[in-house]
Amino acid sequence: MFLYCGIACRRKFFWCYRPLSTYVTKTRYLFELKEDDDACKKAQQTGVFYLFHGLAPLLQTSAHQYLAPRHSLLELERLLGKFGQDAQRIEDSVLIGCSEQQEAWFALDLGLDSSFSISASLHKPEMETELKGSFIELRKALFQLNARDASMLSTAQALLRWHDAHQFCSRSGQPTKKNVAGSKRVCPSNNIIYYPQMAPVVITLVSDGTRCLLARQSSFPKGMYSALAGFCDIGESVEETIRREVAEEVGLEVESLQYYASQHWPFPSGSLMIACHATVKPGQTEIQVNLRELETAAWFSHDEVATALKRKGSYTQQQNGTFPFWLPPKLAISHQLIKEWVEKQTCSSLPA
Ligand SMILES: NC(=O)C1=CN([C@@H]2O[C@H](COP(=O)(O)OP(=O)(O)OC[C@H]3O[C@@H](n4cnc5c(N)ncnc54)[C@H](O)[C@@H]3O)[C@@H](O)[C@H]2O)C=CC1
Ligand SMILES: [Mg+2]
Repeated sequence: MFLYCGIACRRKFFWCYRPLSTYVTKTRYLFELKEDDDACKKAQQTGVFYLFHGLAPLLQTSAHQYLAPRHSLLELERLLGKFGQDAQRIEDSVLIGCSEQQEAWFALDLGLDSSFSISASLHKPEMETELKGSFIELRKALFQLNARDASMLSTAQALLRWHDAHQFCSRSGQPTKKNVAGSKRVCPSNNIIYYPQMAPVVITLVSDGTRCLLARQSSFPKGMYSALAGFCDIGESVEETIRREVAEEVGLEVESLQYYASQHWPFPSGSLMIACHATVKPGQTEIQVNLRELETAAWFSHDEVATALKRKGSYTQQQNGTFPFWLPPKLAISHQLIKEWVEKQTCSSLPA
């Protein structure tokens, strides 16, 4: 593709242009689709659609995994026609990405109330039969999806949920209007622009040098422990949230912290998980669990955590009445954070 970047570099007496990489071309294309309604409408003609119903994605089962089927605009129009729905409903769809070949990906919820249709939710079982799949709650399906589908469906669900919850301007009370891509909504009466939001959440793995601290909320599946998590309060930096959450939940003071990685997380309604390692002073490790937030918290050795990382989620009660200790699945950033800690500990204990 003969696309050249706008920033030219001057060498001796002539201008030379650097061809744009596939990645840059793709991001520029997505940017254009968000800014230009006509370009985005055109992209729908050759794009594909992922379908949802009441925020549950349409999935098909294949060898213990879920797959997210894709539909063309033509197939979608045919489906809506068959169920007596207005094809204008497609205007509710949101842009969620594109391939390297610039095939645009959209998501559409057929079950949420729409200005173009009010009875779509009545057809759910018939639609499932027609589409040869089921609309399955994302919470149940997330860990049986491949990483690409999991990430895309999480983004799609968060965006669809945001649009559903921002149908009206909070100042004028008038209906807001989304742009074609769904990257914003505007109130026609006062031109206030609303952009999709997500909540920043810190997730911290606290260590005392040899052990790490893991906790459970009563809502977690039996036996599962995770790192400490908490929403950022308004006005806080990430560092301040980590110090406050660790103090609030387990009564310890953080000595040092180090950023690890981040992840978009679709629950409860679209969060940016910011994962960090933190340490406490070796002598100051007595946990005081805040029982309003946590069921329990404890220090775990390297070997206990390394064994638990290999264990798949299990709800089977053991003979002594307890449940096996296990950790969140690979897809969750908490798993990756804990795994990195185990690997670092293993390296530091190897003889030099
Ligand atoms: N991806 C991952 O690996 C993990 C993700 N998480 C996510 O982190 C999130 C936060 O962890 P928690 O310990 O529950 O947080 P938390 O310790 O801040 O407690 C939750 C409470 O914070 C308050 N809160 C403040 N701002 C909020 C907002 N924007 N949305 C909802 N509640 C808000 C509510 O009162 C809520 O009950 C969880 O919802 C969970 O989905 C948690 C562990 C692992
Ligand atoms: Mg918490």
